Amino acid sequence: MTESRRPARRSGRGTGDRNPTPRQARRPSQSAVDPARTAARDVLRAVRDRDAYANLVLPALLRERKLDSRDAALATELTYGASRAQGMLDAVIESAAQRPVDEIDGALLDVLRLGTYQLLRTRVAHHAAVATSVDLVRTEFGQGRAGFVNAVLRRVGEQTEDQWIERLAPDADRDPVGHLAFRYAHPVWIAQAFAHALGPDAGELAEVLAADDARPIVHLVARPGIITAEELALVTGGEQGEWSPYAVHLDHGDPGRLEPVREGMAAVQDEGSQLVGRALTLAPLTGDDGGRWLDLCAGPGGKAALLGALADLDGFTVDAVEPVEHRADLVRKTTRGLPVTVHVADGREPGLQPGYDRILVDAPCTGLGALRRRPEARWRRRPGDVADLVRLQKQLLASAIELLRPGGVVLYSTCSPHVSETVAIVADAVRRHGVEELDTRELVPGVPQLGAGPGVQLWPHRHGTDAMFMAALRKPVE
Ligand SMILES: C[S@@+](CC[C@H](N)C(=O)[O-])C[C@H]1O[C@@H](n2cnc3c(N)ncnc32)[C@H](O)[C@@H]1O
Repeated sequence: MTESRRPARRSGRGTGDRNPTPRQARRPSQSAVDPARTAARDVLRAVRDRDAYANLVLPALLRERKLDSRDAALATELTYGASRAQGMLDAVIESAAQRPVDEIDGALLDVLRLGTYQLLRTRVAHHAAVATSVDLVRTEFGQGRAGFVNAVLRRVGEQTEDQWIERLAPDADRDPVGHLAFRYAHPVWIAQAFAHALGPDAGELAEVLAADDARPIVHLVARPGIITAEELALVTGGEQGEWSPYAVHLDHGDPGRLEPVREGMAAVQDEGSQLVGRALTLAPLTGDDGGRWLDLCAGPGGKAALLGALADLDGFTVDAVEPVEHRADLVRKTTRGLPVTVHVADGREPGLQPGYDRILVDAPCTGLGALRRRPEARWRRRPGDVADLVRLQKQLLASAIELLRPGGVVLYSTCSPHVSETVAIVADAVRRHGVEELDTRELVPGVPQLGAGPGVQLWPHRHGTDAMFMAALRKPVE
């Protein structure tokens, strides 16, 4: 943190500090305060207290409390917006409160983040943003703490987001990546990883961070052989995607309530993930396709279901490996009725008969390419996470190559553009295992701006997809 962002520490502990609060006063309440902000506050609290995932807690809570569609939309915007922008909001709160956020009681900090988000990034009237935040705190903690929140938010509201950025962000000339990271609310190490992955196109960093910071629209996949994207778009009122022949984009509503989704004819899946599944099926083999396909890291089963539907059209089969029991269960559910066999096993030693024609290694990764869909993830991930994942990724890819028949193809993919997890893993496999790297750009026909190849890196600002990476490797015929 720079000098300018670190406010002077106050001595003593006033209202709003980390003093333990009496137990009975700490229980979150469904107060008389408006239900949207109460719901948003409760989700932020679950994320902070229990390491919960906002995108799992919020929909369940909206259903349980039966919020009408207007309140649900506001709760969603506030929860996800405040979660994504957390680093920038905290810097503003620290400055306005004149104390580090880790000295502010967590329950108050949740409300301050929501209030600050409304003041800086929404059109909610300032008096409403402040008054509703103060109400949330007063009903739970009483007047004293409400007064602290009131004072901080009034100070926050005295300046616009741009003015706060001007005041608190690192200088754009001296530290351009740090400046953009602050402006678009990303940890600096993640912005650096994106700049590194963009390479000669690092000038696009502002665009990728901005796209990552925006509310993403829902992508649906139309199950091949069951419903076409055109039909799905008609039924749902969505629009067909530009790149995947199965994609439909929806910019409103709860996809879980759509009939085609409830009946398993369609599912929620980013268009980039659809392109990955399809690319595996388009890769040129040496020799005929014997119809034995494998998904080595299958949970929760989005790509296994797409592969299963495509395999079904040709009378082929898919084995799907997932070591985590409850995730293997999800794969069973998403692939019901398809020619997919689920194996609960470690992909490094799955105990399967070698000889597969096509294998997908959609490796466990940092997920830095899907941050727009996982609101709090960017603040949870640590640079140190990368090394352990890289080790696992290399082992899984080696195992897949072992399981391929000569002339078969493995598609390695990650929902991360971090070069340690992408091109470095592929280069290592080519060197160690003598596999041939194919021009993967040819496996995503019609998609522009794919760079110099041979691997494919998709980007939200270019393609409207998550930042998926994929590379196709063919095992030589002896
Ligand atoms: C990126 S996700 C795969 C997403 C999946 N392909 C889809 O489209 O739904 C990675 C998966 O790999 C699983 N995994 C973790 N360690 C593994 C291992 N040693 N062998 C196989 N899979 C593993 C994780 O549990 C997780 O479900």
